[in-house]
Amino acid sequence: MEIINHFKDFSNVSIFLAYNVNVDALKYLTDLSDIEELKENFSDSEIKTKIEEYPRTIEKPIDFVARLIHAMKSGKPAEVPLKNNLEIDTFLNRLTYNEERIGGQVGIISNLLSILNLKKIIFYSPILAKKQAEMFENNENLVFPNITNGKLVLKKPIESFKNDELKINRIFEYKEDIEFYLENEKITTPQSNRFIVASRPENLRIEIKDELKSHLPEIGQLVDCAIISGVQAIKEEYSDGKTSEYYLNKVKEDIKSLKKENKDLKVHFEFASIQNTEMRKKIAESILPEVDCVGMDETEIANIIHVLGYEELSEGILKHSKIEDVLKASKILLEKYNLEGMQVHTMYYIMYLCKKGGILSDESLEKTLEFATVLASTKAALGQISSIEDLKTGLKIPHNKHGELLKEIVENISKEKELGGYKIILVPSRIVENPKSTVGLGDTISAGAFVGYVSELKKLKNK
Ligand SMILES: Nc1ncnc2c1ncn2[C@@H]1O[C@H](COP(=O)(O)OP(=O)(O)O)[C@@H](O)[C@H]1O
Ligand SMILES: O=P(O)(O)OC[C@H]1O[C@](O)(CO)[C@@H](O)[C@@H]1O
Ligand SMILES: [Mg+2]
Repeated sequence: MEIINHFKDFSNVSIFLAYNVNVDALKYLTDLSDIEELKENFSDSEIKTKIEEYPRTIEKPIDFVARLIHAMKSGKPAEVPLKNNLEIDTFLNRLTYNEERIGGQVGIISNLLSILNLKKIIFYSPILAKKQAEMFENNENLVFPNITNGKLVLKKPIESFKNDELKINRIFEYKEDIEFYLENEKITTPQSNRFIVASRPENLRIEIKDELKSHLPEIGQLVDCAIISGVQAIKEEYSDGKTSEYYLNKVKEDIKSLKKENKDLKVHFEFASIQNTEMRKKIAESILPEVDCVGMDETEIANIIHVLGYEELSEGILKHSKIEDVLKASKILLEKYNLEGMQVHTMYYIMYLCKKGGILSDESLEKTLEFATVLASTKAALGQISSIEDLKTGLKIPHNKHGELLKEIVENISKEKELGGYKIILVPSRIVENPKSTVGLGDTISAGAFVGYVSELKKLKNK
């Protein structure tokens, strides 16, 4: 029970979140018939060839089926951008979806933190359609920045929406142990996970609109921390000639502006799946040096390390999931970008790597990760967290059976010379065997761990 009470520390924390909110349309794939329905219009050999081609955008139904099956075979999380056209739009629209939820790191984290009673959550999205606005918690602590007569006015989302385009992502949630054949190859999904078809509307630009931009230092003074996410939607080029450099520069400027009048403001960057390898590299190289903490899943850390030239290490992580390799990769990023903390979440653990000398104790850091695992197991079991009471469900789920071994491994690695200057904190995950859904569990973990981190720093400062 004690760990649940960590949420009380959050009531002293205010946060700014930007840039991505959308609606997630979820389709649950639970058995063979669900898979058959999706692949019925294609021959197995056609699907196999397409899997080998490995399309990095979804332009045709076959691209979708191939990438979905590829993802299901590995059981790993994946997100692939959609390139709209009549054929693929018709195909995806014809499918039936089981439920709609708020999505995007900003959407998911805003609602979670509102329930966890943060002092103030100021969230920003360049688009806010009515339907999205209505999906936010209607609480006093959750507000959107509006500009009225040149002044910053914080209003509830339902008082802030505009006539914006609605962004809908399709999420395919598959269960563990679904068995099917592709020609004579038997595929069994190794675990439940999600495959995301991410919409990329041409008019959605990842930026803070000009009239608000000049108020960012003011917003920075109102908060203790910020989470930046959604930059995975930046395209290399737009029809009006603007480029990824233009938008990445804007994001950098925004982070600097937030920190301008509040040097203590901590910024966390939540990574996501980025198919375009050039873009992945550009995003890592332009954003990571600007932030304090980073959160990512195991596949994402492998993929970043790959574009930074560590192919072998990357392939090792993807194939064997060895914690030693994840630590090596974390250390590379921590050093290269001078980060205060790297947080990696995998199916089996959540781990921080920080430089030694930080003011937080191991116990304090461990508490923040422990709380994050309870948030994740609660959301996995229930699909969403609607009240503090719900956390009791997550707390009942034990640490996974590899937990003790993982802790031992980390204890031993910590003693090695190369990691002498670092603090490694690992908490085993509480795996829900038959999760209601998995999308947004990482966002939930990162938000819980980062806000926990900031609340612990704040407690020490106020002592
Ligand atoms: N069944 C489950 N029970 C508990 N935790 C889970 C389960 N499945 C996944 N998780 C946690 O959620 C994380 C998913 O993170 P990530 O891939 O970043 O998801 P997203 O980007 O959708 O939020 C995993 O690394 C793991 O820690
Ligand atoms: O890349 P996008 O379109 O911002 O979408 C991010 C996706 O990741 C999630 O935020 C989960 O991490 C989904 O809710 C959402 O569909
Ligand atoms: Mg994630």
